[in-house]
Amino acid sequence: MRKPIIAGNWKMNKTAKEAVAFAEAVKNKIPSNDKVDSVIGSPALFLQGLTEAAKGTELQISAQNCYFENAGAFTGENSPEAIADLGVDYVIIGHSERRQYFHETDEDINKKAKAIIDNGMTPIVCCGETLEQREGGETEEWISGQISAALKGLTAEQVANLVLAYEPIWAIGTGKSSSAEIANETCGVVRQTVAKDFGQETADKVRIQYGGSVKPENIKEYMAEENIDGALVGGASLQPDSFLALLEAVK
Ligand SMILES: O=C[C@H](O)COP(=O)(O)O
Repeated sequence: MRKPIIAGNWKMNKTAKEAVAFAEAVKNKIPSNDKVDSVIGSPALFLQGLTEAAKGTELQISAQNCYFENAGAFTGENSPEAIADLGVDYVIIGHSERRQYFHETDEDINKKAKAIIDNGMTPIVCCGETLEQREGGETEEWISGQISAALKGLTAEQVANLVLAYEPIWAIGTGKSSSAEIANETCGVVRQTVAKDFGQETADKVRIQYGGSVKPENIKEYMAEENIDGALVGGASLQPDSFLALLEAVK
């Protein structure tokens, strides 16, 4: 049995004060970590405030990106070592917005995954296809290629302990969620890719999230599917009540 993991991805929203106010509002209402991992993915600016506010509670904190070197002349980047030092648990990498707007490549994502693990954090590795790719029948090959490239050179144990997120680009922020059936089928492609590259035992252990217009009203449909172990949620993670409702629905 894989433990559910619900991660909010705030993207580029909120101010430092709003971020801490959110953590204060939810931190004592988070279900036990025995039942569900409850994560907020924040802009780097608020990570310190959030880890301080969440200390000693069940709320876990994620960054939305990091660089793959720990230090050096990389103006404007954030070090995975420095992020880990704040007490951050996860880092989201390979989100389609990072790939599209900031030209993050499969190779970058692979290097970032290794750096995040080396610093004791857990990568949440995203993949997803465009509507054009889905309609062209390319989804399986594309998703499988993204996953193999992102995980290249990791050990089976490392892969078993990270988190994968399938987010069809056409369902992100559009209100147009993928059906639970399609989401499950494509999360199945992600799991089969892990099985092919790292063995069935690893594939049975790794947790796979679905993301794309997930809300408190539809999360149960996804969580009922065999290959879906959680959700990566944008819009519906921004308000405390909605975030808590997502957690309540799966605990
Ligand atoms: O990382 C989260 C996703 O991009 C989904 O965003 P959304 O829930 O606003 O569609």
